[in-house]
Amino acid sequence: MVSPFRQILQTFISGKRRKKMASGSSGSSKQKKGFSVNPKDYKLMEEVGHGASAVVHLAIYLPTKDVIAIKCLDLDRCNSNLDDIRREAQTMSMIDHPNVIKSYCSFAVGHKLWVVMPFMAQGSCFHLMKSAYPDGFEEPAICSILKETLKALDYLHRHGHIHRDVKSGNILLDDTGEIKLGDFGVSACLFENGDRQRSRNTFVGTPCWMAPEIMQPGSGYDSKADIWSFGITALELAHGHAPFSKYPPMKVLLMTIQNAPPGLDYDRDKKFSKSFRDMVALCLVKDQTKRPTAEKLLKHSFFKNAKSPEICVKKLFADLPPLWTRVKDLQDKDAELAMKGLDQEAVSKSEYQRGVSTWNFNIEDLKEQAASLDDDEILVEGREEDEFFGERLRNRASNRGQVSLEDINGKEKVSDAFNLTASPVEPATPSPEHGVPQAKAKSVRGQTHESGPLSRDISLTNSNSQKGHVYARPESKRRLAPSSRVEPSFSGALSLPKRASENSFSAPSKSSGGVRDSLADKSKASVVQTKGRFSVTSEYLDLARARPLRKSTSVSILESRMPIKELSSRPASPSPPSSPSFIMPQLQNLVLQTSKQQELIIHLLQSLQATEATDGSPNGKLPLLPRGSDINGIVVEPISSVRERLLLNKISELQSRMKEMTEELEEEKSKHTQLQKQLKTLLSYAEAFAEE
Ligand SMILES: Nc1ncnc2c1ncn2[C@@H]1O[C@H](COP(=O)(O)OP(=O)(O)OP(=O)(O)O)[C@@H](O)[C@H]1O
Repeated sequence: MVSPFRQILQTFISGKRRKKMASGSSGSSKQKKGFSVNPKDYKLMEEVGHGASAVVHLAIYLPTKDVIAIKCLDLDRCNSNLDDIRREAQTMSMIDHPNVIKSYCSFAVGHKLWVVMPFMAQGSCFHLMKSAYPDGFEEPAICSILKETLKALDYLHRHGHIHRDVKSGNILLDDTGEIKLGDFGVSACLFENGDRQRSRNTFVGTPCWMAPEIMQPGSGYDSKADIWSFGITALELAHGHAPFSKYPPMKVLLMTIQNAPPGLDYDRDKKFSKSFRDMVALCLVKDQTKRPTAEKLLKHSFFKNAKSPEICVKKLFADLPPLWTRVKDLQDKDAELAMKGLDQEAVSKSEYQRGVSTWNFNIEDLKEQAASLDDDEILVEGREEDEFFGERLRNRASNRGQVSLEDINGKEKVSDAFNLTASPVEPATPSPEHGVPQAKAKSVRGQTHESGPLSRDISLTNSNSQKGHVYARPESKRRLAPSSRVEPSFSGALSLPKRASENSFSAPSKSSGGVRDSLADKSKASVVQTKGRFSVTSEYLDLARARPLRKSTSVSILESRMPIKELSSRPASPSPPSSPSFIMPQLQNLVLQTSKQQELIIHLLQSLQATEATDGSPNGKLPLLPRGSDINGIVVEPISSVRERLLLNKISELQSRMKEMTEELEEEKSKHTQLQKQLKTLLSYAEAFAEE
C-alpha cells in the first residue's frame, strides 16, 4: 500500500515535474534539456559518494546518453520529514548559479527519492584530500576553491538561504575544474512563510564546522553561520582535516563554545600568506555580527589574485584514477579496518571526520556528556590538536571545570546489522559519447528499471530497513562484510554507523557498543523524532518551543534545555586554584555532584531490579551475569549483563572518586588550618610590632 506520505510526495514531485518540463531549467546547456521522471530512463552505475541519508551514483540518462549523478535518498528514513525533503528538492531545482549544484528533476522510486543532478566527475574536495592530499592543498588551489564556494554562498544568502552544511565534503569538483557547492539537505530559508526570519533556532550541521551560535540553543543564527563554516572549511583545505576532528562531537561543541577560535597561527601555517590567515581570522570570529558577509569577504585581498580553477584546481586530479575507483578504494580501506575488527575507532573517526556523521543523540545523552566533560581536559587536549590549537588555548582559554571525563571507550561489538544484499555488479555498456570507461563503469542491477517497491535484489531483506545499502563490492568482501562488520562502538563519543542508512541508534555516545542496545532501547520509548544524526527524546524537550527538525542528514536538535549554554556562560575562573577559600567551595561542589550521581545510579539500579523482577528474575534481584551468546565465534554479551556491568563499574568508579575527593578535602582542610595558624602568628607579630 502506498503510504499517505509517499502519495503527498508523489503529488508534490509530479507537480514540480510538470512545471519543470514546461518551463525547462536554466543554467548550462545540459540543464536546459528535459529529464524524464521515469526511472526506466536511467541506468545507475557506480556509487560515487554517500552521506548521512543518501547514496550518490554515477548514472546514465538513456534517451540522450547523458552522464548524470543520481542522489538516492532513503524515504523510509525520512518518513516524518517531508518538509525537509521538499525543501531540498525545491531549493535544488530553483537554483541558477554556476557554483551551486542544481537538480534536473526528482521522483520517487520504491522507497527512495531519486534526485537527478549534474555529475561532478571529481567528487568532493573531501574525497580528493583523502585520496591524494592528506595534508591539504597548496594555497593557490585553496584560494580558487574558496572563492568559487564564496560566490555560491553569496548567491544563496542573497536569495535568503542558509546552507548550514558548508564543508569540503559538499564542495564538488568537475573535470574542467568547475566548482559547485552541493547538498541542500539542511539548508534553511530565511524567507519561509512569507516573513523574513531574522534568525533561526534549530541546531543543525556537522559539529566541527558548526558555528558557536548554532550550538547555543536560543541564541539564534543567520547566514553568518555559513561564514564560520566557510572559515573552518578553509582550515580543512589547508590541513587536510577540520580542527577538532579527532574529538567526539560533544567535546567539539564545548571546545567550539569555550575555546578561542581556531586559525592559521602556527609554525606549520607560516607557508600561508598573511592575507589568507587574515581572511580565515575574519570568518572565525565568535561574535557573528562581526563576521563579514559573503559579499564583503569576496572583496578581501586574499581573493584578489585568485587564479581560475581551470588553472590551479584541474591539475590537482590530473594523475589520479577515476572518482569511482578512488571512492571504492576508500570504502575498501574502511571495510578492511572493520574486517580486522581492530580499529573501529579509526573507522568511526574517518566517517566522523568526513562529516558523514550519522550519529543519533538524544538530548539526555548530550546532557550527560556535557556534565561529564572536564573543561581542563578540553583545554589540555585542545592543546594537542595537531599543534595548531595549542598556543591559543594556553594563552587564551580560561574556563575550568571539575568532573573528570568518564571513560568513554567502549568495547567493540560485532553484529549482522550490516546486511549487504547488493546484486551482482554487471559491466555497463556506456556510450562512447560520454566517455565512461566500460571496464570501470558498472551498473547496479535491480535499481536500474525499478519503480514502485524495490526489487528483491536490492530490497531491504533484513527486517531492519536500515540495512539495505547496496554496495558494488567484490563478492569476497560481500560475503565477509556482514559478519565482520563492526557496528559503531561509540568509543570517543561517536555513534557512527558504517553507512548512512544504518543510522538507527540513539547513541549513548560515551558508552560501549555493548551497552548501546540497551540504551537505545531505553531512549526508543521517549524518542520524539529521529533525524539522521540525532534522536530527540521527549523527556527534555520543550515541545511548545520546538521547531520542525531539518533534514535527516544534519545534526538537528530542537531547542532544548541543554546545559551547553549554562556551561558556556559559567563565569571563567581567573586562575588555577591557589587558596583554600577558593578550593573549598569547588571541592564541596564536587562532593555534592558525586553524591548526586551516586543517587542516580542507585535509582537506576533499583528500577533495573524492578524490571528484572517483573521479567521473572528470582526475588526481584539482579540475576547472575549470564554467559554471553556465541555468534560466529564471537561472544556477545547479553544486554542486561552489559548494562549491569556498566552500572557496577560506574558505582565503583564513583566510590573511588568520592574517596579521592574526601581525601583531598581533608588535605585542603588541614592546609587551611595551617594557613590560619600562620596568619594568626603573623597578626600577633604585626600587633607586637605596632605596639613597639
Ligand atoms: N553531483 C555529484 N557528483 C559527484 N559526486 C557527488 C555529487 N553529489 C554528491 N556527490 C558525492 O556524494 C557525497 C554525498 O552526497 P551528499 O552530501 O549530497 O549526501 P548527504 O546524504 O546529503 O550527505 P551529508 O552527510 O553531507 O549530509 C558527497 O560528499 C560527494 O562526494
